Amino acid sequence: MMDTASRSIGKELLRASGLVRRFGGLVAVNEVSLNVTDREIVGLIGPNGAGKTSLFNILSGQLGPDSGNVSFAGQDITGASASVCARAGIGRTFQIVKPLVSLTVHENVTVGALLNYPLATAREKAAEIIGRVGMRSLLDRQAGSLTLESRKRLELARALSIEPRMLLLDEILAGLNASEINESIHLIRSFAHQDGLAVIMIEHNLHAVMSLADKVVVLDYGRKIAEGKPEVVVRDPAVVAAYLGSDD
Ligand SMILES: Nc1ncnc2c1ncn2[C@@H]1O[C@H](COP(=O)(O)OP(=O)(O)OP(=O)(O)O)[C@@H](O)[C@H]1O
Repeated sequence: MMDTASRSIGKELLRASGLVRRFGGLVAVNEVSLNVTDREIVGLIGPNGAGKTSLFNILSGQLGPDSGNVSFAGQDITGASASVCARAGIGRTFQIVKPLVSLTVHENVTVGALLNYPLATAREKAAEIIGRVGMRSLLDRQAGSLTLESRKRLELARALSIEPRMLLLDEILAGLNASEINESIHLIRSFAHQDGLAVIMIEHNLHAVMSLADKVVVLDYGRKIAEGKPEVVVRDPAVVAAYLGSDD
């Protein structure tokens, strides 16, 4: 596997500029700009309430921005719906894992694959993806009966099921043990390095961020306070101060 230094980062995929989102008097996302290329892994970090999930919600169409714009693969998707963003190639996981509990693992992933394929092909594609995330033995299990770790993998499989060009991963390592985290790190790396996807990951596990990310973006009170190589960003006095002033 190629290391980060020798890997050439690809073409620009996401260009978000000057994004603002207010909730009443609170500015949850404040003039945030972010560019991501294909094959790039971006770590999005910051204390609780910094605006990370709100930014994801804007990028994946769950939330419209009050101002600013988002272009993805050359298409203006500012304020577009979640289904338009999915069709454009933005797949995401949610922090609160919500599979369709009465459906099987296979059915849950097939639902996403139906975005691009008729049923028979969607079922085949879904089975492939389930194998990729290591859940082949759980194909016919009801989603409601899965452990937290398996639910998280299913969430990842659902995000992959739309065949995204960019994956937004919201704290997919939380609650996993050390070996599960290592497996997930390998998997995330393979999405970018083998499949050429762009990945933005919100992650509190700094070890994982440091080992995976090409670039780290730090939010604090809605603003981007730092951006750059992981080893430089974690030493940035503004970043250290933001974390010292928080519970994280
Ligand atoms: N729908 C909403 N209505 C009102 N306030 C909201 C809403 N969504 C988020 N907020 C507020 O916006 C701010 C940013 O929240 P957000 O969830 O984006 O932060 P975060 O960085 O993802 O936090 P965490 O790490 O705790 O998940 C917080 O103060 C939050 O309370």
